[in-house]
Amino acid sequence: MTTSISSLLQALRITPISKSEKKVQQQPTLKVLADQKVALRQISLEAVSHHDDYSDCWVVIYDRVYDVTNFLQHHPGGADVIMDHAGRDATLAFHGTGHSRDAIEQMRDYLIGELPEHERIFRTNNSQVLLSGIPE
Ligand code: HEM
Repeated sequence: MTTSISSLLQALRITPISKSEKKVQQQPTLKVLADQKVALRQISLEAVSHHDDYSDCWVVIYDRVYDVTNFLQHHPGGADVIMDHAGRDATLAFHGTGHSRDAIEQMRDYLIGELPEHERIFRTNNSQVLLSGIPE
């Protein structure tokens, strides 16, 4: 009986949500965002280095590339602190400042890609590093 109900549901393309899928849906948005499975565009450090101006500013934070051009003037820490790292890796400065969970959420809006594997600092999944030390 159970089998025929399952077949019917499958035929109708209504598949019951498995336990593991339920768990993923209940996770906080931030974790889902951080573990996103969407393939990111690969951008080399060389390519990032060309975007080092107030009118065109990219930075690398935890192996991911952010176009922060439109964010510079809205950054609570000011544009200059980011410009010090324009076109370069800003991970150390970003981490040293101790950004909040809110700040990390905002980063999603500026994410444009990630470094190719051989240029990355971390072997660990980016999200684990980014979120480590941030209280739930
Ligand atoms: C996409 C990248 C970034 C985002 C979304 C972001 C966002 C924020 C936000 C929301 C704050 C307010 C405090 C908080 O919520 O933590 C902040 C503060 C700050 N940020 Fe960033 N930030 C970014 C990149 C950077 C970088 C690369 C640096 C390093 C140079 C930096 C340095 C600072 C400083 C120094 C403050 C402290 C301001 C203060 O409390 O006076 N940020 N940032």
